[in-house]
Amino acid sequence: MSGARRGATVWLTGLPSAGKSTIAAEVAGRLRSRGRGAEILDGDEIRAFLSAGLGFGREDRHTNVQRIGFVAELLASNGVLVLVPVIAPYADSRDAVRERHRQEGTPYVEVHVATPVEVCSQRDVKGLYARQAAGEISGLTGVDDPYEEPAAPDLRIAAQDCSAARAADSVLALLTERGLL
Ligand SMILES: Nc1ncnc2c1ncn2[C@@H]1O[C@H](COP(=O)(O)OS(=O)(=O)O)[C@@H](OP(=O)(O)O)[C@H]1O
Ligand SMILES: Nc1ncnc2c1ncn2[C@@H]1O[C@H](COP(=O)(O)OP(=O)(O)O)[C@@H](O)[C@H]1O
Repeated sequence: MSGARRGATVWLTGLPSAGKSTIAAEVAGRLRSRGRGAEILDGDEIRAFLSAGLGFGREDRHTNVQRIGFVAELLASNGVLVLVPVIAPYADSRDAVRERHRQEGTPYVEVHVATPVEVCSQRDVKGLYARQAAGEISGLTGVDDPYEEPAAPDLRIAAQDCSAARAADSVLALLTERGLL
């Protein structure tokens, strides 16, 4: 093990029910069991506190993502490995977060959890796809609201074809390769 540990932000972007939170929890659990702390900035928790009152329109989603990016960079620049399972549907929002990290010299890794919408809507962990189909909600990412797929993520996981454990393996392998663990 080397001296001072480098922090990093690992942003897991993807559709609702893609597997972002599950993979983040799996990665964090493995890191903790190795004695390497990790923090998860959970989207729902952030929306209950830091981003309370924000909705799901383009501007509010952008604001939400910038706030999370700000906190993640702050933690990562102080040695924390930060996992961010947040949809972040707009490329320019994600690019702004990456740029903030670049300016500060803080490592940033973008992981696209690329589960197709057909699989996500079958999983429907929170019942949102069913509610959208029933006309109870609108503006659901990937259905009747945009999701701009990352053109060049650091890692793309086809999370419909593998277990969460295998998906976590690929994240950990990338972090090791980048010298972040
Ligand atoms: N209209 C609509 N579109 C997308 N998601 C919705 C919506 N309404 C509520 N939710 C739930 O809120 C979670 C998304 O919050 P995020 O902060 O990750 O989204 S964003 O980055 O600001 O777009 C998201 O969590 P995950 O399912 O874990 O991705 C949803 O459960
Ligand atoms: N390879 C995989 N990676 C992550 N989750 C998976 C995978 N395969 C199946 N799942 C399941 O898919 C669901 C994903 O839910 P969740 O992680 O809450 O999604 P999100 O945070 O993207 O909304 C969970 O029930 C999880 O067990």
